[in-house]
Amino acid sequence: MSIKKIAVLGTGANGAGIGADLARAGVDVTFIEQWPENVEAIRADGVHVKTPYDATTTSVRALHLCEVATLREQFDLVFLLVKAYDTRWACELIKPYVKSDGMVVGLQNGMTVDDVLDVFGPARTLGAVIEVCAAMYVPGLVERHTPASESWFALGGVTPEAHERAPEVAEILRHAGAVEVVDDIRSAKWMKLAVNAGELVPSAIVNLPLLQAAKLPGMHDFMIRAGKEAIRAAIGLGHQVVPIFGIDAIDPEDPEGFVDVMLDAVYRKWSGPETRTTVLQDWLKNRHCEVNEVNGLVVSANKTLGGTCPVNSRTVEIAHQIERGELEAGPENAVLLVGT
Ligand SMILES: NC(=O)C1=CN([C@@H]2O[C@H](COP(=O)(O)OP(=O)(O)OC[C@H]3O[C@@H](n4cnc5c(N)ncnc54)[C@H](OP(=O)(O)O)[C@@H]3O)[C@@H](O)[C@H]2O)C=CC1
Ligand SMILES: CC(C)(CO)C(=O)C(=O)O
Repeated sequence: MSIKKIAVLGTGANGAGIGADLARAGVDVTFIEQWPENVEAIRADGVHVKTPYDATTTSVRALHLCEVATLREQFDLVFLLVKAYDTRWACELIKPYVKSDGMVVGLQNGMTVDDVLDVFGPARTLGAVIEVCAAMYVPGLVERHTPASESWFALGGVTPEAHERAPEVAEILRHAGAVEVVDDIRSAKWMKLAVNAGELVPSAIVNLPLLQAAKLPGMHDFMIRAGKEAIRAAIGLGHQVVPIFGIDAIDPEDPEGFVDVMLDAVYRKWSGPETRTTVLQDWLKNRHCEVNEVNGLVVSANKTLGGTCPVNSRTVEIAHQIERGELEAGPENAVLLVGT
């Protein structure tokens, strides 16, 4: 195994939970994080991870972003778990501290594989699909609804050279969940984007845990329509409808129907009664969310393809109104969405 030193850049809900799994397995892992109180809490007390089954505390080395310039070593592998919109600058920040043959993996929603690739080149980039359900509301404390035994990842390179490195990275990531190495990571990421298009922002717009949001009149159908618009965009861009979450249930006569299967799996396996999506967590912390990198990507793909996607367009519009402070997130917004 040539991978020895690992950095997790972005140690919020998922970064801290995954990083703690690696540290507990004896991997040499360094956390790098921009939330100052989070770094301080981890330094003082370790990372606390609460799952439905247990609670652990793990000591890890944690650095503030401003301390990156003090690093004297270089990393063999970087897992990026900043929000998708922070990917590009985070890659530039860490680039001098990654070995010339080191790999960088965006364990994120959205098509961040292309941002990483722009900075590190195709040979050093792996794309990933991440399905881990977690939240961090308090610095240093991860509420991980799906522990490693219930978490799932896909990994893949976009060139044969990078793809060859995927099994080695997968071996490390398996400390945090099941990992599949897949041949067409861009298509796999578009499948995740399709399910994200339905669940993440719409449930945040109504300010409810995902399972409660889906029960509002018309909302489940709206989520499915959002996902189907994304699948059509993916196909239009030349991607394939491929299995994710370890579920191979694609009907060649009805590829868009895979959205129903994926959303059902998220409801059953990756959401608890209190699960607020990563987008709602951002809004609850007064932070910007990944709407442009998820629904916005469907909208821009449709623009390129000359089609329309009213459901995703409406989602982006309402999310922007909320982020500008013109509208408050709340269940009453369901009518604004489903009336589309
Ligand atoms: N949480 C979940 O259940 C799931 C999340 N994902 C994806 O995983 C990726 C990481 O998401 P997740 O771990 O949820 O994100 P978090 O917001 O919990 O953490 C990501 C980063 O957000 C920043 N951050 C978070 N809270 C604060 C705060 N209060 N003050 C300052 N900075 C803060 C930090 O840096 P920075 O701002 O630089 O990003 C942190 O490193 C995303 O792409 C997400 O879509 C995928 C599946 C499920
Ligand atoms: C698992 C879930 C619903 C948790 O927030 C999520 O954010 C995702 O599917 O990307």
